[in-house]
Amino acid sequence: MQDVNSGQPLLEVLDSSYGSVDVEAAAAASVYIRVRDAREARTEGDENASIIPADGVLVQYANITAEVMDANPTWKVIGRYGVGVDTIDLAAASARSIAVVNVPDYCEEEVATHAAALVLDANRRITAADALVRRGEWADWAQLRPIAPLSTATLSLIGVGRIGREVIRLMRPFVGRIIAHDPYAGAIEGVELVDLDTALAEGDVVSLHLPLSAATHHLIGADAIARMKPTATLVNVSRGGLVDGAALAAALHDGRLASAALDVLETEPPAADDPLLAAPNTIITNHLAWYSEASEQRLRARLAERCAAVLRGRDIPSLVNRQGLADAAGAASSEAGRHAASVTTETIGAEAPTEPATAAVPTLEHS
Ligand SMILES: NC(=O)c1ccc[n+]([C@@H]2O[C@H](COP(=O)([O-])OP(=O)(O)OC[C@H]3O[C@@H](n4cnc5c(N)ncnc54)[C@H](O)[C@@H]3O)[C@@H](O)[C@H]2O)c1
Ligand SMILES: O=C(O)[C@H](O)COP(=O)(O)O
Repeated sequence: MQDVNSGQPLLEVLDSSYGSVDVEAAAAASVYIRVRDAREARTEGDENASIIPADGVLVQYANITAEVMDANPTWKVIGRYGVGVDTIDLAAASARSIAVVNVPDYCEEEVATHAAALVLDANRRITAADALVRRGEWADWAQLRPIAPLSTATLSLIGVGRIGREVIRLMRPFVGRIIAHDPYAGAIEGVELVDLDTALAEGDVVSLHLPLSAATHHLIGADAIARMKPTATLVNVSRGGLVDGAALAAALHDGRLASAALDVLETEPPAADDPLLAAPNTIITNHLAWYSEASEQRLRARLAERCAAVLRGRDIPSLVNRQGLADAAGAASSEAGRHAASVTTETIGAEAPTEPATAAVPTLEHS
């Protein structure tokens, strides 16, 4: 069986949407990739690959829990097609010495442009005006009021990492003032860093650009919404779980919040009775912000390349659970002397690293 893939790492894709064109990425990374659902080998000459246990998995939306990991004891790497790793149990992966890899550097421009487009749409009422026209209500401007000039508005960002900073760059010419809340961010020119209360209370537009985690789940709930201006717009292109959708819908219905522009929802796709679908002054797009043909290509290529590198024992910048793996390796070596920590740092392809590859990473043996 080992001859079938000539000792090359074998990664399998759980979500089928990316499988069909991963052949190129696989070839470039010298790795075999198969789509599990189809039980189909995707690389020429790899007809029997579906019977070989995979060295790792590539996932988009699938939840990778401890149970899923235990059912796949050959996995050494979990690759997430995207930035957010909220669908993966990182602690469970580290405890099992499974590396978790994401692609934090594939769609900053696309997501920031999408956020900016939502801000402009909500302000200029583009989607709402389009609906009026199609309903034959051409002259019914009253339904679109009030519209304030953006140049007098305060844009408030919660989270200013890669995407938040790109939003700042794009939106600076449009707005009067930019404030931001991010407990881990350093100074940003022209941006006032503020506490969460101020970010909520002073934003005419409050835009979310932080990860979903246990700590940030429902960060924007009834309490937070009550602290926002009733004239404000909430923009969320990050993760649906950051916002309590029922509380948001209620505030929009009651006029306690003016509008919302959302690319992400708590449940995707939404149920037919999701209250946000019927909420007034609400724009919803279908988790599209990340997408362009170019970003999709970057995503596929970089994930395959990085997972293959990890399986070959190399360090990469986007190793999400670096510290967890080092801790697990340290604990194991002090107990049984089985795992020695070592560091091998290699630049992956021609990309500039987006994070410093600093801490020691355990060597990941490929069997
Ligand atoms: N809609 C989409 O298609 C799409 C695409 C890409 C990314 N995303 C989402 O956007 C999020 C942000 O992406 P990014 O690339 O900017 O990530 P990033 O890691 O570069 O930045 C996240 C920022 O959030 C900050 N942060 C963490 N906890 C915080 C808290 N409690 N309050 C305020 N700030 C906090 C961090 O310090 C960091 O600066 C991702 O986690 C992902 O979920 C969505
Ligand atoms: O699969 C996705 O959700 C898109 O690629 C965006 O994911 P991300 O928000 O984690 O990048």
